[in-house]
Amino acid sequence: MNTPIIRFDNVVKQFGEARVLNGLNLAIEAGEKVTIIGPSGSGKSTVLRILMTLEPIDSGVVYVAGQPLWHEQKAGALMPASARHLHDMRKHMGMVFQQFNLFPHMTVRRNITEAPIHVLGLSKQEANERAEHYLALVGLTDHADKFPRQLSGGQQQRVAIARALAMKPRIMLFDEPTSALDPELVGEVLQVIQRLASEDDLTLLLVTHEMQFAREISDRVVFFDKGEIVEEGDPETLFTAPREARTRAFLKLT
Ligand SMILES: Nc1ncnc2c1ncn2[C@@H]1O[C@H](COP(=O)(O)OP(=O)(O)OP(=O)(O)O)[C@@H](O)[C@H]1O
Repeated sequence: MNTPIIRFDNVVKQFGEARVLNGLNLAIEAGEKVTIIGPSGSGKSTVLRILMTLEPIDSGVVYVAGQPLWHEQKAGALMPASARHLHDMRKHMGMVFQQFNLFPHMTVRRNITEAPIHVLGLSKQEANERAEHYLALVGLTDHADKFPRQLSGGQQQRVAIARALAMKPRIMLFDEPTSALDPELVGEVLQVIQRLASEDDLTLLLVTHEMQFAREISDRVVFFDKGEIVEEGDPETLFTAPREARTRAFLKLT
């Protein structure tokens, strides 16, 4: 087996007394498309936020692209990571949130070019070309000069996807990307994610309540409950013939 691109090794995360991740072990291969499903509050978003370095861990080790994320190797020991290390590691990943989180005072184009210019050091022209490319990919070429408030929720979320892709991450993290959208706008966002799922090299980790979609695009589905993996498997098996009673109850199969 190849070295996984993401690995959670016995990771514990607490918020005060609440243990949100209870010794999580999870490995994801490069190029794999994995969906996390589970009840509200089970720790799904926390997994993504830890990867994006938005939440620190309490114990265990997270590896991304073969390197510890929240630690650095120093003299053979794992020490807490420096801000510099976290900054460098973040470049492996792009994240799309439930609430699009676009910069409201910037045009669509600037939303997309800001990080490539300031984080990757691209020239304005290079960043603009990259923005054109990803705006075309999400079907919003004609909206580059608009501000987020002039777009629908679905269009804003597609800009957020283009913005994340413009950093050319190896891993895309989606945290319930359609939950905040009116039902008629869900399809256009799922269509874009589906297109990304057909890219062999891109690793995709998605938290969603869209079960049919998860079934269509995932190589593997992971069912989470109370900070632990209850069951995981290929989508066909997990959605039609899960082993565990808790999974069946969640999917209303019993
Ligand atoms: N910053 C925080 N401070 C305190 N508690 C938090 C914080 N973030 C999350 N939690 C708690 O941790 C638990 C797991 O949250 P998380 O958002 O990971 O769950 P989830 O499975 O993604 O749920 P949902 O489907 O509702 O988004 C919840 O009980 C939540 O209230």
